[in-house]
Amino acid sequence: MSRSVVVIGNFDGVHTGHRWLLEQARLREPGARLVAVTFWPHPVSVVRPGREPKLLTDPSQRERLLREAGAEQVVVVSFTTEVSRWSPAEFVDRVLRPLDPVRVLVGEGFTFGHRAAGTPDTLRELLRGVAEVDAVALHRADEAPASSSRIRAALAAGDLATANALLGRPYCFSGTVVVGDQRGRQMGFPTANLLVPESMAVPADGIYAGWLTARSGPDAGRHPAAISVGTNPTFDGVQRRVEANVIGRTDLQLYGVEVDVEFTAWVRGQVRYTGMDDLVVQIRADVATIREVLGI
Ligand SMILES: Cc1cc2nc3c(=O)[nH]c(=O)nc-3n(C[C@H](O)[C@H](O)[C@H](O)COP(=O)(O)O)c2cc1C
Ligand SMILES: Nc1ncnc2c1ncn2[C@@H]1O[C@H](COP(=O)(O)OP(=O)(O)O)[C@@H](O)[C@H]1O
Repeated sequence: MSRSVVVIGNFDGVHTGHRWLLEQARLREPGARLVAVTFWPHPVSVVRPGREPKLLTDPSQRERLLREAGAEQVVVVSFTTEVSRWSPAEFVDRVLRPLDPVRVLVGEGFTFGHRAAGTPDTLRELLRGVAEVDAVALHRADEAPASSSRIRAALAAGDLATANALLGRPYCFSGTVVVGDQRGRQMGFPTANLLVPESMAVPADGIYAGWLTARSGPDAGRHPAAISVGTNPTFDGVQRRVEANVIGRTDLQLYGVEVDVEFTAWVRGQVRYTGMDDLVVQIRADVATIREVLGI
C-alpha cells in the first residue's frame, strides 16, 4: 500500500476549516494516500460525560463528507476510557505508525493523548525520521476561524446564514421518516417528520426554506421543501421535530425512508396560533415565500 498523508481531528460538521486541512494534505503530498483519523464517540462524552457538545454530523454523515472532501480512507478510533488514557507515544504507535505516514497535518492548537499532553511539537518529536508534522494555521472564513462551536452557536441563535457560510454547504439534518400526529395531511400540508436525538444539534425553532432528499423508495430524489423545526406550539406539542413538507405534493410515500433535509434559508420563527385555520393560512404564505427563496 502507498504511504499516507494523515489528518487528525474530530471533524464534526466537516466545515470549511476541516476541508482546508484536507486540501492542504492533498497539495503537500499529492502522491500519498489521504487518510482522515477521527474519533467516535466524541472524546468529551468519555472524558467529561454530560459536557459533550451537540453534534453537527452523525458518524455516517461525517464519513461521507470526509470522503467527498478527498479522504481515501477514514480511520475511526473507538474512543473509550482506555484510549483516553493512552500517552501521546501510545497514540502514535497504535494509530499513526500502522498507517505508514509520510506527513501528518493537524490544526494549530491540536492536542492529543492523556490529559491532552500531546501537542504538534510532541507529535513531531515522536515521528522524527518517520514523517513530517505540520501544524496548519486555522483557515479563516471571516474575522475568526471556522469552528464547530461557532457553527453550533450560529445554528442555536437562528443565524443559518453564518452557519452555512462556515460549513461551506447548507446545514443538513438526516434521519428516518417516522409517523407523526397525522394532522399535516388534514391541513393540506403533509410533513415528513424526523425525531431529533438528544445528541444532535438542530437549528433554532422556526420555519426554513430547503430541500428534502429521499435516499430510496418510489420518491427517491431531491425535492423543494418547507421545513418546520419545533414542538408544534399551536397543538401544545412537547417533542422537538424536524418536519418537511415537499412543496406542491400530497402523494409522497416517505414513512421509513432515510432522508436528508438541507436548510437553505431562515424564513420566520414558530408562532402559537389559536387554531388550525390560522396556521393553514400562514403555511400557505410561507410556501409562497419559500418558492421565491428557492427560485422554483
Ligand atoms: C411551513 C410550515 C410552517 C409551520 N409553522 C408552524 C407554526 O408557526 N406554529 C406551529 O405550531 N406549527 C407550525 N408548523 C408545524 C405544524 O404544526 C405541523 O406540521 C402539523 O401539526 C402537522 O404535524 P404532523 O406531521 O405531526 O401531522 C408548520 C409547518 C410547516 C410545514
Ligand atoms: N408533500 C409531502 N411532503 C411530505 N410528506 C408527504 C408529502 N406527501 C405525502 N407525504 C407522506 O405523508 C406523511 C406525512 O403526513 P402527515 O399527515 O403529516 O402525517 P404524520 O403526522 O405521520 O407526519 C409523510 O411521512 C409522507 O409519507
